[in-house]
Amino acid sequence: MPSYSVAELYYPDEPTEPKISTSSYPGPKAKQELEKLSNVFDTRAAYLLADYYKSRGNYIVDQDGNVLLDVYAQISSIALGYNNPEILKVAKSDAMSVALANRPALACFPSNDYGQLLEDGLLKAAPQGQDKIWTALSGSDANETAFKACFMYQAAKKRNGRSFSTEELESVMDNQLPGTSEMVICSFEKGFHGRLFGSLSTTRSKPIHKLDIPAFNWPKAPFPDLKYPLEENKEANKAEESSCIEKFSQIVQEWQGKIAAVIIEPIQSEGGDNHASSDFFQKLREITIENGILMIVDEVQTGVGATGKMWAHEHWNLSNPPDLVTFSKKFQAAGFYYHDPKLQPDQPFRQFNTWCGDPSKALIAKVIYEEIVKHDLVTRTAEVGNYLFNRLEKLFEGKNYIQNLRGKGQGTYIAFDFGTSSERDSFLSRLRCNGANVAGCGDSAVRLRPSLTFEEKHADVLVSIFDKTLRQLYG
Ligand SMILES: O=C(O)CCC(=O)C(=O)O
Ligand SMILES: NCCCC(=O)O
Repeated sequence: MPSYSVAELYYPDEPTEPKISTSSYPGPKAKQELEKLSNVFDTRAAYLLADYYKSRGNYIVDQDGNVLLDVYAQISSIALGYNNPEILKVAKSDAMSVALANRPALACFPSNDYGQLLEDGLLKAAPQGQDKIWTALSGSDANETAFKACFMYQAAKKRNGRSFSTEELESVMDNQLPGTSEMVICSFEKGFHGRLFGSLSTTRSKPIHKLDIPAFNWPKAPFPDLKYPLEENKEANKAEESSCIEKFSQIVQEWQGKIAAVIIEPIQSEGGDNHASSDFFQKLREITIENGILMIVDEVQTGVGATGKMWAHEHWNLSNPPDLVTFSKKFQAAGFYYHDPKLQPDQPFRQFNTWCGDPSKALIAKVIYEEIVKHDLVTRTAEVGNYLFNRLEKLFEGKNYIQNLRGKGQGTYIAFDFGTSSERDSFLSRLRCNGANVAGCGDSAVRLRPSLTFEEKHADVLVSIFDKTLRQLYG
């Protein structure tokens, strides 16, 4: 690993510690502005009011001039820190001006440099075994376009070369079979795959996301509920994973060839940072292959380095790569990777919308990837993650109100639980008062999602804020 500090190289003026100068949080100016904004925009989920001009590297600055160490990074979406000089450089380039001023309808009028842009950027970053890409607009859109690719693939396989029948062409206009499909996507309990209609049907993390929205009657398989520490619970966890695999096999039998694809996150993120072993994923992959079910790995949150691999599923050593891998967040661009040409529908305009991606985002993704490679940021994240995990393990020793520290060997993708959601939420809001922006997931988990420029010195600051906050709350 290079010995220099990437954070110092990018951000010579990055703050060295948080600074909270308001007596309550959010401070008075932020509160006032949020109130104004709330007249026209729903601000009820707002934790702070940011000043993105002043934010630098791993530190986010707010409206009152408070400076917080940001370990949430826009819901895990800032790869290289705030105001990264290399991203700013491309942001000010001619290529970016042209991309922004002339946003193309990519499928109909791709630019003469889109192919090269993909080759040099997003495709260079492709997971092992994938060499094709479809670009989309968001994580939900990435997953939904992946679903459509799977449904069309399975239908084409059944048609076996025949063209659409009159009955199919007519029935589909009434949303009826056989023109529509009775095939389904199987997802996993506590999984999160987005909030659009199709993706929301596969999201199973919290009722609040789903209430009042029509949904497909698609199957849900159990995801392992592992016990920690892993070393002390090997047998129980093995039994838990076997039972989940057994139940998944039963679901496959019950649905009798109707499952077009499964979608699964390498680490269930929104749903609580729930992990499973490589063995579990390998077995799942075998069952999908045996049953002609496509496997979509949702790397929207886990992808792009945070787990100490470029793609989290590369920890599993699968002998057959997933059929599709979806991405978004840290790449700013969204879409899915694949390798089987049959996942491209048999006719144009079937997988389509006006934009089909965005060259401006592909330009940013290319820079992000180049910087990751140039500074070996994935290896660095693996090592910083180990350092942070060890420090947290020591800090939490004897503190029974914190459980299930997890994410060892998974870069900075670390999480732990409190006994209740209200204890967790008190911890998070007190952390902000103490200068760290950290978030929860699942019922009562705290998840860490720093950028890839988070280093040992940032980990030290975070651990000392955790220490201070826990003392304030628990004595
Ligand atoms: O909180 C997360 O992990 C996912 C964020 C997101 O995409 C959502 O809540 O819609
Ligand atoms: N899953 C939506 C984001 C939740 C949060 O930041 O609290």
